[in-house]
Amino acid sequence: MTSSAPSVTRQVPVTILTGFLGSGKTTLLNYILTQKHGHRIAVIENEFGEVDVDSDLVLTSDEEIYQMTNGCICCVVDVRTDLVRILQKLLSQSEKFDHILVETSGLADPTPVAATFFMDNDVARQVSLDGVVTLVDAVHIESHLDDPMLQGMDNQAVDQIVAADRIIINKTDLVDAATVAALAVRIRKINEGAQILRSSHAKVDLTAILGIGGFSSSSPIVADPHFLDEHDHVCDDSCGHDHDHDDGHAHADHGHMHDPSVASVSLVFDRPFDRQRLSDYVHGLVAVHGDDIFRLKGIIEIEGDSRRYVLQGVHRILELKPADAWESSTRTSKFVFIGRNLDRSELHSALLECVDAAIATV
Ligand SMILES: Nc1nc2c(ncn2[C@@H]2O[C@H](COP(=O)(O)OP(=O)(O)OP(=O)(O)O)[C@@H](O)[C@H]2O)c(=O)[nH]1
Repeated sequence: MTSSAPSVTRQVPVTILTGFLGSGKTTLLNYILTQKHGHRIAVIENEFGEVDVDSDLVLTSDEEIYQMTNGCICCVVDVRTDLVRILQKLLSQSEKFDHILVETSGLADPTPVAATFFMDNDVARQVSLDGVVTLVDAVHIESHLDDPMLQGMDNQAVDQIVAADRIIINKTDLVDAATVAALAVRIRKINEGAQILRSSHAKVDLTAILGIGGFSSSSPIVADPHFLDEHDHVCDDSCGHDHDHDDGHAHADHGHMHDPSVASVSLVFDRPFDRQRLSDYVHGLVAVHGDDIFRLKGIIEIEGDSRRYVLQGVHRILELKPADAWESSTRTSKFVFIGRNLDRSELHSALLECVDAAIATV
């Protein structure tokens, strides 16, 4: 009698990289992509706003990078279906890589993202969840953990810490040692099991976050009874469903309710900006509205400069600086604002004035 041995499928480890808006996920991703760690990594990125800025901020590399911008990964079903589709595509050419890294949007709850890997039997057989790595912004995390506006709604900053196998307290260069120590104590109370690392500019020991095999039955994410539940979310312009704002977004059975007051505004311009005027405007804006503007990102064409300018804002910390030269002749400036009380038309008109100034000075 002949017996054939069952074929053994190599399972590809997946790392979910999460963390609140602006905590340093893309910075860590870029660090990973430029280090010699022996892994060949395929990257899947998800962004909250409907205009893709993140892929412009990821350093070019040989790695496979897939972008999903059509909604929040943790909650819009279409996005999770999209993730499954991307995974299926990736796994059909799995000889090209040996690790998958999924960067979630800064408002995502990583638990339903992890659940997505089990939505499709074929995918579930071929991947294993290596771990959930959560970045924490040492300057701003406390204000999000203690956000008084949430009043009983889900706090994503807490969810992200709860779900983690590794927590990286990032931006330690911006706070003193006592603040980091106190933060570590607070985080330990939220998540008793995760290893806590510290970093400046997300420079961490990569062996501590990749290939950790953190996903087991004792993993915090599996312990969540709502692991496979449908998930509710914060709506923005990119959502593909009807918005009934009277219901408070409480349409998930298990009572998840995200903060409906947080939204995103994405704006695109096809004319160059006056650098000084733009800089003055955005600095003035965050000086006044920095509590409400959680995140501001932009890729911008500046009049008379062949380089792309990158705008990075996290509350009141703001940076506008030149990057590499534009690759294509079609230059488009893109801005994404994420936060509360954002007035699209006001932001649009104010930015247009910075454009018009440039045109006027030509
Ligand atoms: N000073 C300092 N700045 C940092 C550090 N890490 C990241 N930054 C800056 O913080 C800003 C946000 O960093 P990102 O890596 O884009 O954050 P993110 O989590 O990917 O942001 P979202 O995708 O919008 O949620 C950028 O301007 C970074 O350069 C750090 O350790 N120290």
